[in-house]
Amino acid sequence: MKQGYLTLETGEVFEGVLIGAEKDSLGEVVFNTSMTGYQEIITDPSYAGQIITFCYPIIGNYGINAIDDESISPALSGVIIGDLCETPSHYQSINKFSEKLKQAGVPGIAGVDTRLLVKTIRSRGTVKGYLSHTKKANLPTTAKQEFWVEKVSTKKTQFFKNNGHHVVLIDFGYKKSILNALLEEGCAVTIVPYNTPFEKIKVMNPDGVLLSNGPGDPMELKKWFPEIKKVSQQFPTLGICLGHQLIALAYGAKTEKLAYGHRGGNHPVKELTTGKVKITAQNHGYVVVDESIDESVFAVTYRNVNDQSIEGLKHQSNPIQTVQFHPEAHPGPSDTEYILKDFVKQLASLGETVYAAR
Ligand SMILES: NC(=O)CC[C@H](N)C(=O)O
Repeated sequence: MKQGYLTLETGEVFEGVLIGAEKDSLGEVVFNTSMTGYQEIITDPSYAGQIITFCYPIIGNYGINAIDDESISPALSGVIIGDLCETPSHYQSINKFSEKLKQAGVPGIAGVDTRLLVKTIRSRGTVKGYLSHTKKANLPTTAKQEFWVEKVSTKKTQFFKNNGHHVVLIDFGYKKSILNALLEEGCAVTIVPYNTPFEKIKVMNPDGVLLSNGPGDPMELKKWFPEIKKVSQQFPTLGICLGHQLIALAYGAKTEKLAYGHRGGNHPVKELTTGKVKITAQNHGYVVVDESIDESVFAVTYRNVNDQSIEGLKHQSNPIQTVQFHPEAHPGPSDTEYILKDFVKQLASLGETVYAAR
C-alpha cells in the first residue's frame, strides 16, 4: 500500500496509506460520528465535494451489501479512516469497502489518527483538505468552485407508480431512503430535477411536494427561491435538510455555516410542542439563522438539544413543514420516521385545501 497524506489548509499534515481510487482530491474535510452505516454515508449525495472522516475507528468490517446504497454511486471527494478492515464478515456482504471506493473513483486514506484530526477540525472549524501521495506545502488554488447539486440531481423526470397519493420529489441529491419511505406509504412518486420550475410541477398535479436533502451551500440555489416559494404556496410541502434550508430561505430567512457541522446518528432534537427529545440522524454544515425567522410566518418546531439550533419549522397557516435532520434515517435511528408518515397521512385529510391568502 502506498503512503499518502492529508494536508489541511490550516497547515496540519496527516499521514496514512492510500486506499480506493488512485487520484489526488481536494475537498471540505468533515467528520461523521456514526458508529455504523458507512455504506449509506458514502453513498449519501449530500456529501458531494466533501472528504469524510469516520470517527468510528474500524471501517469495512461488515463489508458492502447490495441494498444499503443511498444513491447510484458515491459522490463524495474522499474518505479518511482509522483502521481499514479488508476481511469483512456479514452474510449480506458482496464487496469490500476499499473496492467500493475504487469502483466509484473515490480516493481515501487509512491508518490516520482520526481522533487527532477530528480534534483539529473541532478547533479550527471545517477546513479544506487535500488527499495526495505527496506531502503538499499548500493546497491547490486552481480548483474551480463546483455546483454539486447540478452534479447529483437527476437529469430526467422519473416516475414510480403506486396506488396512493402523488408526491413530487424535487431532487437536490435525494437519498434513496426518502423515496423508499414514500413508496412504503403507498405514494406514487415523480422525481424531478432540482431546476424544475413551478409551472411544470403544477402540471403534474401532485398531492404534495417533498424537497430533498442535497450537497453544498443552500444559497447557491438562490435563483430558485421564488419557484420554491410558489410550489410551497400551492402544495402541501415537506423539506428535509437542504430542502428545509431552501424553504426557509425562500421565505426570506437566512442561513449560516456551523463551525464544524452536525454529522452522525445520535443528535438529540427537542420537539417544542411536547418537550420530547428524539434522537436523529444528521448531516449538515449550514443552519437557518434564528433571528431571521419571521414568527408570524413560521413557528420553530424542533431545536437541537446540544446547541439550540433550529431543527424544524412549520408554516403558521399552510401545510408546510421542514426538518433539518433526516427522518428517513439510513443510517441512524428511526425515532422521527413518523414525520414522513404524517406528511403522507395529512395529504389524505387535506383534499382540495383552500389556501389562506398570502
Ligand atoms: N444533508 C443535507 O441536505 C445537507 C444540506 C446542506 N448541504 C448542508 O450541509 O447544510
